[in-house]
Amino acid sequence: MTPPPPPPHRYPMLPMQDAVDVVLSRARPLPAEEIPLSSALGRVLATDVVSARPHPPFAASIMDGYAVRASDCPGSLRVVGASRAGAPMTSAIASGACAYVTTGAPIPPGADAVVPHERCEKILDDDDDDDDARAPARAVRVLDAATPGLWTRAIGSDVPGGAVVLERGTLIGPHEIGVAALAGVRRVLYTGPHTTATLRVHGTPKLALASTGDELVDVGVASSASSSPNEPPRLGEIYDANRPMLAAAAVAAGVGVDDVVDLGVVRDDPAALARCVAAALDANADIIVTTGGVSEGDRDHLKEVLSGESAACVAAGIAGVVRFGRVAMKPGKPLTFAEVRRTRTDSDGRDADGHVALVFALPGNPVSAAVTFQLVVVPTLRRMLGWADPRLRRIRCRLEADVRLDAERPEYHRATLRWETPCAAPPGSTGRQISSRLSSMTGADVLLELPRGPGTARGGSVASALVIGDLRAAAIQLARF
Ligand SMILES: Nc1nc2c(c(=O)[nH]1)N[C@H]1C(S)=C(S)[C@@H](COP(=O)(O)OP(=O)(O)OC[C@H]3O[C@@H](n4cnc5c(N)ncnc54)[C@H](O)[C@@H]3O)O[C@H]1N2
Ligand code: MOO
Repeated sequence: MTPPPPPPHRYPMLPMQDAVDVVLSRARPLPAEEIPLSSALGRVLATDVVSARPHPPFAASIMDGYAVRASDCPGSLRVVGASRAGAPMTSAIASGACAYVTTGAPIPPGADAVVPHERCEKILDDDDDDDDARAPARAVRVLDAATPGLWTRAIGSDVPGGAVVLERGTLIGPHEIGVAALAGVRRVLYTGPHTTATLRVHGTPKLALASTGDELVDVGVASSASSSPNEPPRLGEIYDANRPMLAAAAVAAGVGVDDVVDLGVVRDDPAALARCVAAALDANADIIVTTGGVSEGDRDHLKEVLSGESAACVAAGIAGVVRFGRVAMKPGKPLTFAEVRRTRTDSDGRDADGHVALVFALPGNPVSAAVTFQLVVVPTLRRMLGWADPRLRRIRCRLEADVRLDAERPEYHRATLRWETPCAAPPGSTGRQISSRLSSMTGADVLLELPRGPGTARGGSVASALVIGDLRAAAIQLARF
């Protein structure tokens, strides 16, 4: 006789794609703010940046040499002045004359071309000394014919005036900062007073972080049981890896260092957990990330606290709704997503501030916490930061060796990218994939998206993978050729 099927679980297992859709549907880009260029790295433009003026703003020389009238060349010309970068010559060049010019300097009026000094012969008087070959002469013989525009950059040839040089939604890196600076950034398209050298970008989220678990010891801090930070941990105690790891992951994803609110280690107690959520709301956190306490044990209280079902919620003044409580994924099955708010009311009985925080209650196993953070928290942060496409980037790669599939859940297998040709690069898999082995995350460039089993994904077959590492540091260097 086959045993009866287990009763349906309160939280059905959501496919991962649906879980990402749910969290993204609850997150909004944060309101725009104006910041100086110097702090724009990693932020996302809320408005287009329009060049305040053409670049170059004047016809400029591309070479050190002589500004000439093209119709005079070849021929002998009097040098009547000099136009240098930062010290332009404003008087006109007549026929038969030319001006010494340096790279980047404005072309004087009347001139329409530049001849590099290497293509000119100096005409020296008896009393001229010519120690410095680069110094201007009083007269030169231009050896070649010239055409108008030769060795010059026309006004606006790099950037026309009024052109959009950076589009809203652009992630700002060092080169975008350079482009914005060159454009003067004064004419940023927004309705408000113009401010020099500022950019209009989306705000950055505030993220509150807690590790939950009676067994946890804050690294460098005494556990509640131990008397001194210098004492060795007692039996059953575990160093808290998740909080330092996820604080760094949040900063790597674009949260400001000062916008990570450390809620510490919280005990497996509904009242303590509810107070922790209340503290995060009072700190105005947009996102609350916890780890641990979301599975099936008798000390796993987070789901009841986040759904507002625990009596402790009334005392702490919080209410919440759990949007999903399990996801069909390995590792990370108990991943829980909720929205919480304060239940304080004003004198009219309305919600005091209406602030709602998104809560990601990640599983406690460090790998499960790390993988779920990448898969759902990172896209949420990107959406709040204003990314045009907040989802993780997906690539195709070829499996180096057979991988056994999990019979129950699609698996996110941590892997290192390497180039296909023989090279001394690390192997594809980061090794044993159990969710407590955090070393399987170190050096991982991608999460291979392996389907649910049965069976095996064959070595040599193509698999999709989500990028979680910095590919600039990946072992995908081609041999020099
Ligand atoms: N009967 C069932 N038991 C479990 C199930 C299930 O479906 N039925 N799911 C398993 C899965 S999958 C996972 S993942 C874990 C997740 O459990 P929790 O989220 O409740 O996490 P904890 O029990 O609190 O901790 C799990 C593990 O990780 C260690 N841990 C926790 N926090 C940290 C930290 N900050 N730093 C380092 N290590 C940490 C903790 O000591 C445990 O070893 O549940 C399974 N159980
Ligand atoms: O899903 Mo749990 O994260 O297997 O270890």
